[in-house]
Amino acid sequence: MTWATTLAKADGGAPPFVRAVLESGTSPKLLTLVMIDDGKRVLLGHKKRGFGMGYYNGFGGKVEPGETIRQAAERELQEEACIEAVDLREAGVLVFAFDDQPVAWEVHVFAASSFRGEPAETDEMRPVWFNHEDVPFEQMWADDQFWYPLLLRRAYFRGVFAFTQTTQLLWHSLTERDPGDEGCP
Ligand SMILES: CNc1ncnc2c1ncn2[C@@H]1O[C@H](COP(=O)(O)OP(=O)(O)OP(=O)(O)O)[C@@H](O)[C@H]1O
Repeated sequence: MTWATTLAKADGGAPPFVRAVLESGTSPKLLTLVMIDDGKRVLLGHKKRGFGMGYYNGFGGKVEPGETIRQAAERELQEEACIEAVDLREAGVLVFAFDDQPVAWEVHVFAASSFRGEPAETDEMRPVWFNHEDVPFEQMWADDQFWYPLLLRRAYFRGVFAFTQTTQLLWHSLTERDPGDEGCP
């Protein structure tokens, strides 16, 4: 996560707990997030239970042992929205640090413009389409408003976000880059 450490030093520097967690040597918790974006509308799920309950978000969850990050993204999309992405692409990576958690979360964001199946409500999520200009940021995680514009114009992004009291965004740093570019950010 060297890019995350670099980002944590940018823009005036992240709160000390962010650098401490990134430099602790502890592996981050891996999660996925899948956005369906048909070019005009995005499909979001209204989360009915668990972490982020009440928020609209993409579909995703923890990467389970023995599966790749992409497999986890595909599984969670099937489990939470009952659909299969046709053209799943890597859209970006987000690192979340919480002031009360010893490990950072590394969320791999994927996007697809087409899918098989019919989005259906599950125990966890109720799927709803939103026009690009009507994405309900006031009912979403506080980081989303910063990286959605990049997602919607299909720019690959990386970001680090610091939270307190679970949901309150304290600081962030976001960069746009070419996924093929393996150089330093
Ligand atoms: C802090 N700012 C944030 N901004 C945007 N999205 C966020 C987020 N923090 C977590 N997320 C996403 O929320 C889902 C939680 O998933 P969550 O339900 O906990 O995982 P999973 O389904 O594996 O859990 P269960 O096994 O059902 O307990 C998962 O997609 C994850 O990427």
